[in-house]
Amino acid sequence: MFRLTSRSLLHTSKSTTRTLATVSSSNIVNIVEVGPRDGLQNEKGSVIPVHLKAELINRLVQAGVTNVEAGSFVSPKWVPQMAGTADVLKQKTTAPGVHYAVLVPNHRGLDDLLSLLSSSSQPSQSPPLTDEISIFTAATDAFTRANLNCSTSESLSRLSPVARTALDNNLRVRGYVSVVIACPYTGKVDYKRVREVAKELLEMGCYEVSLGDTVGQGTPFEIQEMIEEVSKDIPVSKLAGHFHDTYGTAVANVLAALNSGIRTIDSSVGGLGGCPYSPGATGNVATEDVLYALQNSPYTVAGTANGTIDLNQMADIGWWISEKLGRDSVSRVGRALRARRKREEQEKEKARSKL
Ligand SMILES: CC(C)(COP(=O)([O-])OP(=O)([O-])OC[C@H]1O[C@@H](n2cnc3c(N)ncnc32)[C@H](O)[C@@H]1OP(=O)([O-])[O-])[C@@H](O)C(=O)NCCC(=O)NCCSC(=O)C[C@@](C)(O)CC(=O)[O-]
Repeated sequence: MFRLTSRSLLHTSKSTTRTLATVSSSNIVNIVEVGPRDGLQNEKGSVIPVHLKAELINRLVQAGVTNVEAGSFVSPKWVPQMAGTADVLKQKTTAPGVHYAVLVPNHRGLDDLLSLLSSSSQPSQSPPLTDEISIFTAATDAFTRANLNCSTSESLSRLSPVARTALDNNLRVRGYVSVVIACPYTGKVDYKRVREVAKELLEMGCYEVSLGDTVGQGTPFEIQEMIEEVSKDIPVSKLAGHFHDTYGTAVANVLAALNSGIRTIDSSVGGLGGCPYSPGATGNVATEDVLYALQNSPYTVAGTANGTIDLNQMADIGWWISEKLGRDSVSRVGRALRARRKREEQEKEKARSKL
């Protein structure tokens, strides 16, 4: 069950945070920023221009992000917003030490990626455009059919040679299991099935498997129960949490996952996204909201902006991309920071006018 342990998040000062972080690397939290892929793939309307996607990725990396999903090599008939990912990979700046993962659904996607990598003329010392793919399936056949047009076991049989070829070509492979709590087509999910599917992904060579509450329906208690079941067979260090925020529980679910020992969290700047095959699902937990929730806690978020990811920069990026998409940031923290800044500016203006 979900419980805050003696490592309680609430009563720890900032200096304690630093001490704990240096003493134990187990309090380091890794963020996988999925906004440019999971976020943008669900945008309705006209296809987002390549230069904007590349700029989003560059801004995220400047804010300290070291793991970013840059796009996907999927059928453009299925997910039109991800068309042009090859150009995004070429246009973005490729920073050393940053993993720019690409989602692939089948061998065709990987083959396209490999031919891009072999044809792109990079100076010999510079890092490759990407060193990582993500492969994905789900805990229910119904969801896998909607997402990949086959059953879960068929998807695993198709993904196994994809993982093999990727590893042979020096690409890291990350796995996803969708609908780990509830499926939009069949309801409550059997956590044992989540465990079996995650195990198969690890056995085919994934270095980590991300557990997706795709519908965003899970509660912290359910998340903890699900992780308990999955980690009966799988070291928790091989698992990541991926929580959509449909019912407003995503930040609480992140804390529940951390409490269960997970140390990698997927999140999306500005809370971008949803899922094309989960009607009504909102975006992932906003990266800004995770960063805020982990301030003054025993955890330190890894990143390259003074050793972490810069909360204010992320909030600004959340607003920047949301406004480019014609709307407001849905990150609660992004909104609060903007309101505070506005208030401070108004107060300064008032003080100036009194002089
Ligand atoms: C897997 C398929 C292609 C099967 O779809 P299919 O229709 O069964 O495939 P097909 O082999 O019959 O091919 C159909 C057409 O797609 C082409 N095609 C085939 N493969 C590719 C490819 N890789 N790249 C580009 N084109 C491709 C292929 O060439 C053909 O073109 P046509 O002859 O009709 O002109 C399709 O179902 C697909 O693309 N699915 C991807 C769906 C997707 O991207 N979903 C979102 C990502 S998953 C997610 O968001 C969840 C996650 C990860 O975030 C975690 C969570 O929240 O739970």
